Amino acid sequence: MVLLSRLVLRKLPKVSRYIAWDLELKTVVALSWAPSSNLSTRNSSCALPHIIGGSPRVRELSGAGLRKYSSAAMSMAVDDREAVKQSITSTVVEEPVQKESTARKLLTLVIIHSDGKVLLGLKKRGFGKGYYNGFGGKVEKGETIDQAAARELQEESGVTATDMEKRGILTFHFDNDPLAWEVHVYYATKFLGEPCETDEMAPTWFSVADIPYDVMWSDDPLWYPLLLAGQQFKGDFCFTNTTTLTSHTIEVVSSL
Ligand SMILES: Nc1nc2c([nH]c(=O)n2[C@H]2C[C@H](O)[C@@H](COP(=O)(O)OP(=O)(O)OP(=O)(O)O)O2)c(=O)[nH]1
Repeated sequence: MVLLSRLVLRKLPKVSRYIAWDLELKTVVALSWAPSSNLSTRNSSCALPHIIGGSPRVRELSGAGLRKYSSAAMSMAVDDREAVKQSITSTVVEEPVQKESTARKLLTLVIIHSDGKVLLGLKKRGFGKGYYNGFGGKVEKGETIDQAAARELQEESGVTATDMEKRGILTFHFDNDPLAWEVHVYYATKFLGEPCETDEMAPTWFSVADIPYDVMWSDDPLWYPLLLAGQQFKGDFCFTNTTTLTSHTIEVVSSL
């Protein structure tokens, strides 16, 4: 049963996973009972439930949809479950499940960690001015995300990383921007050149214990420890008024 549910789970799109997940708890529910108004309209808005997250996902269903879901599952005879599993699989293939919006801006962020210290730049202008941050910016037309990360690091800090690897993908939702910002986070320990001040950033080395979180984006303390511990992660963050973090989910992943 558990094995089968995992197989089904892997084949389902995110929205449907809410339903498949409970197969492991030995309850079954048909896809058509999912509260589509709750699950299907997610885009860059943060008033809607988050899909990424490690804790029991079924808890994120709410209201009438959840009540309908629970009572239907409880009253179902064990013998009927096989038929319902079939119905889930075929319904998923045939029904048009609305997908989350894929419209997003792509950005990069590179953090250098060397000899127990982290290189951060004080942003001198534009978005995030006054915050310490890694080095990065928007991916430009015609370049890959990796190329953009290397270019932005060079332009903003004067150094070239030689062992850069992607460690995280963070998605930011701002209440004043219909597009999500997808920031690809890179980690490096080796580099060529010496950090120097540029028009955009003033670089400084901080020991890990002294990372100045009070003058950084408020999501940073949530994922820097994962980054510095060598983990890969995905996060989803909602902001109002540009800088007020209102909700988030974050999870460690085995691949990006
Ligand atoms: N640490 C951290 N970095 C963030 C957050 N949100 C966010 O956009 N960033 C990063 C991603 C980018 O590296 C940078 C924003 O890019 P940018 O506006 O400086 O891009 P850019 O250099 O291409 O822009 P421009 O000055 O040329 O207009 O900030 C956050 O919450 N935490």
